[in-house]
Amino acid sequence: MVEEGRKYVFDFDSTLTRVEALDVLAEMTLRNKANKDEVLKEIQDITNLGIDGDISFTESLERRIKLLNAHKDDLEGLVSELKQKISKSIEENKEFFQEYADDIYVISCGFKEFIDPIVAAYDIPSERVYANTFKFDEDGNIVGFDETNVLSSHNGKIECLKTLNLDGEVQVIGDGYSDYVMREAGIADKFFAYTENVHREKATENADFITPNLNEFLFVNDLPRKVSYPKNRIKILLLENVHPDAFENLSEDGFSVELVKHSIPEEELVERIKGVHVLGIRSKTQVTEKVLEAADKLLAVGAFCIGTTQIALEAAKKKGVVVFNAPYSNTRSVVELAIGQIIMLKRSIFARSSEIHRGQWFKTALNSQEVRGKNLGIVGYGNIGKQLSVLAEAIGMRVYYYDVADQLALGNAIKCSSLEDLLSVSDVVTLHIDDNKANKNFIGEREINQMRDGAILINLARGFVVDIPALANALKSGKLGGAAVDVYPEEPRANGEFTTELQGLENVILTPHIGGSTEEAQRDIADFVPNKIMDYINSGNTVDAVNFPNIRLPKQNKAHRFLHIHKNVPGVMAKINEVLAKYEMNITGQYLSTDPEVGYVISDLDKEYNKEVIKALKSVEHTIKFRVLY
Ligand SMILES: NC(=O)C1=CN([C@@H]2O[C@H](COP(=O)(O)OP(=O)(O)OC[C@H]3O[C@@H](n4cnc5c(N)ncnc54)[C@H](O)[C@@H]3O)[C@@H](O)[C@H]2O)C=CC1
Ligand SMILES: O=C(O)C(=O)COP(=O)(O)O
Repeated sequence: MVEEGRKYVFDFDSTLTRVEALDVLAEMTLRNKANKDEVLKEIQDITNLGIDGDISFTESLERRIKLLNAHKDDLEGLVSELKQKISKSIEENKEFFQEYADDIYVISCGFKEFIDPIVAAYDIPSERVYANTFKFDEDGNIVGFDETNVLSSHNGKIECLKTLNLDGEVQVIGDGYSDYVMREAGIADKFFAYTENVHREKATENADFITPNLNEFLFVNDLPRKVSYPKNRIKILLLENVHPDAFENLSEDGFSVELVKHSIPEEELVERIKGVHVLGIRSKTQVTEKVLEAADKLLAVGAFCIGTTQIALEAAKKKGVVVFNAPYSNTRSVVELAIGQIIMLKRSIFARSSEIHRGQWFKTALNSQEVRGKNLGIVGYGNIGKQLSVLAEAIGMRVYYYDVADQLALGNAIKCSSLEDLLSVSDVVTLHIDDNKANKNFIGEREINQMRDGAILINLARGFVVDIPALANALKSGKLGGAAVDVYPEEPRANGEFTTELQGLENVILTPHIGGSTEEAQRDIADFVPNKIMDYINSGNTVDAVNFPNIRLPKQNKAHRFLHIHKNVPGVMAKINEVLAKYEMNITGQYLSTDPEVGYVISDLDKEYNKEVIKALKSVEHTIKFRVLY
């Protein structure tokens, strides 16, 4: 509960607004000056020195005002600029300022001339704004400030707050050390370092709380706020060196994101997953049942790749953990690599290149053929297989394909009714089947023997799909004329040493699982997957989830949204609606999607509600997860 008589003292510059007002004023007054950038830099440096307490505040103010060269008439423009620069979460929570107007004070070393009109819109009257005032000459030029005002002197905020003699607990919210000093002097009870706009070490290291936005401050104090759960409390752990854009996208939306360069083994992940709301991985990290068991807060897993069998999908679903992937972003990269490898292998380019690296010139047409007119056998005619089909035809190959699913042929590709048919007709066999564990040793000795003599095998799918010793034997014996392998049954967790039986064999291209590792693909994934995650966390959408009933929700419009995930057994919906009816909730929209195991129901409600309803919904039998968005 909110403590009776608590007072909130806000700083203005870089707290209520995103900027330092005098810097904005300088931008305006120096607009047409040749040395503008130099002067601006000087002003900003002086501002920071003052805020961090490295020079006296009076000195900082005097020096800046001199450099500003401002006029009374500039103030109107400054106020309109500042109105556009209110901190995002302050703007979002106007209602808090209105509701608690009597308990809110502004103590700033800025100037009342521009603070008063800005904070008036937040119901803070001029008499509760404590700030400096300008001195003008008879022509209206700003020539100084009222030196008798305590706020123009070093640590003036201490004196100012002391004089106010406020009752009850006093909380100070500000970005600077000069705000902290009120707490240090014992006049304020708590100092919240406000880091939404600027992170000042000297303020944060002394703070009782660091608050990245007003939502967090309101949450900590259990005050009315725009969001039910501040996003900075949502922890996202991104493993396996996902593209930095993912970090940017998610951090920008307000989440707390941690980036780890490598994959983490199960035992360690079991520890690291605690408290994590969203886990981001690539193909390496195993999200096992044991990991999910330890995941006390997990809402979603983002696979920043195509494959998802590294995740215990069913177990995740049963825990209400939604899994997303990026099914298309890296497909073109794999296709281009496959085309390149086919050409390189058919021309024995790697052998010729290695000779020259060793200092040998060996010009020959031996084992060097065009790809035009050759038969390409594509196994797995999905997103990658189909694109490869089109590109391979464009360079003159005859395409054959085999797929367990009924796939329509693109272009002139010819469908094979069995794997054997495909293997017996192909000069090059390329594997693009999915990462289903049932595909283990899909190509072994028997299948290799069904291939043409001297044929080439390419594996860009999954390492376990090919029996490596059988492939190595076939390459050594000359049964196969070459191979390109990008994926291995055992791959290291991080860059470093690696051995495989295929090392040192003639006409074999070995790459470290980089089929999808292009800048374009990784950047696209870093956009695609975070968008899915944000859409789920922020709105409840599960469109394109790989393990969960898909639901596309309308935009939440001034409604409270209840998200309820439950075991799909008869009667749960009736119980949920019974609870909603009991608490007289007015449902403006309700959406349900189910699969045989889980049901996902979203209810939009149009008014304030008794918080007890949350407890009641959470205790509906068979509830897996419950979340409120408002
Ligand atoms: N090397 C790398 O960096 C990358 C590897 N991949 C891997 O490439 C593979 C293919 O990816 P997509 O084309 O996006 O998958 P997809 O799911 O669109 O297509 C796979 C196709 O294989 C078929 N299939 C599955 N098992 C089969 C079998 N035993 N015999 C014949 N057909 C079978 C499926 O019916 C489906 O049509 C996946 O294993 C994926 O993990 C994907 C991206 C990058
Ligand atoms: O997309 C896939 O399935 C891949 O194999 C690529 O995985 P990666 O992101 O390179 O670990």
